[in-house]
Amino acid sequence: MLVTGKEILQDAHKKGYAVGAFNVNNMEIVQAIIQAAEETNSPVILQASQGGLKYAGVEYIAAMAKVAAEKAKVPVAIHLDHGTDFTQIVKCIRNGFTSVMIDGSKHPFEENIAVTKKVVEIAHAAGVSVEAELGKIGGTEDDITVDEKDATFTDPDEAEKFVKETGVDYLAIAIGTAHGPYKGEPKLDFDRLKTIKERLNMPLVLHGSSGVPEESIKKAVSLGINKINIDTDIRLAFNGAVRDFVKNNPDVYDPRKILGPAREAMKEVIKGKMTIFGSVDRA
Ligand SMILES: O=C(COP(=O)(O)O)N(O)CCCCOP(=O)(O)O
Ligand SMILES: [Ca+2]
Ligand code: NA
Ligand SMILES: [Zn+2]
Repeated sequence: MLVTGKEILQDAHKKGYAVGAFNVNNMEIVQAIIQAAEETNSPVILQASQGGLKYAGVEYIAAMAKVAAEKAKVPVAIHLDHGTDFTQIVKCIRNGFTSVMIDGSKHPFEENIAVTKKVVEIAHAAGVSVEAELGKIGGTEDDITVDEKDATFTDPDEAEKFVKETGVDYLAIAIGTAHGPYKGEPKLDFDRLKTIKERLNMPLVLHGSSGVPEESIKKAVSLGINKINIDTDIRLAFNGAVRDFVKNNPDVYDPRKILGPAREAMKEVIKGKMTIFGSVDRA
C-alpha cells in the first residue's frame, strides 16, 4: 500500500532497522524492487533522482510507482531523490510522491536551512514527508560532482540546529560514503554517527551505500541509520545480466527476453540488501 516516507522511517527508527531506498528509472527496476519487497515482506522506498525523472518523465515514473505501491502487499513510499529545484519538487508532490528530498547541501548552512524550510512548509501542507542533507556526500549526484576533499562530514551541533529550525522528517548525513563505485574501501565515521543519532533521535539517511562492506552497513544500522540509498549496485546487476544474455544469445532481439533476466538479477541483489538492512518481515 502507498504510505508516506515518514510512516515507514518512524517505525524503522523506533525498532532500530533500516529500509532500502532504491532508484527507479524504468519499469523493470520498479518491478524488481516490488517483487523483492513482497518476497521478503519488507517495506520499501521507490525513489527517482531528477536525472531519472528527466529520462522517463515524472508522469511515467509516478504512474508506475503509484500502481506498484497500490498493488503491493507491503508499505511503499515514493520519494524524490536529491531534489534541488523547487519547481521540480512541487511537480513531484502534485504527481503523488509521498516523500521528497531537498538537497541544499551545496549551499552555505543558513541558506540550506532557508531552502529546506520552504520545502518542509509546502510538503507538510500536502501531507508529504521531507528529507534534507547536511554535510556533503561525495561522488556525482544530479550532475553535482563533489570530490572527496570538498565532501565535508556532518557536524552534530549544526545538525541539531538544522533539524530544529527546519522540521525535516529525516536527515541525510555525510560520514564517509560517496555516490558511485568506491576506489578504496570507504571508512565510515561511526563515532560521528553515534553522536548525531543521540542528539537528533530521528530517522537518519545513508547515501552512497552501494559498495560499502556488509559489516559497515550493519554497524551503521545498529547506530541509527534507517534509510539506505542504493542505485549503483542495481545498475551493476542490470548491466551484468544484459551483457551476459546478449553475449550468449546474439540472435535474440526481443526486449522482453533481454530485460527479463536483468529484472531477475536486480531482484536478487535487492533481496540481499533487505536482509542486510533488517527490513525483512517488518511490513
Ligand atoms: O545515494 C545514492 C546511491 O548511492 P550509490 O551510488 O552508492 O548506490 N543515491 O541518492 C542515488 C543517486 C542517483 C543519482 O544518479 P543520477 O543523477 O545519475 O540519476
Ligand atoms: Ca548533496
Ligand atoms: Na557508493
Ligand atoms: Zn544520494
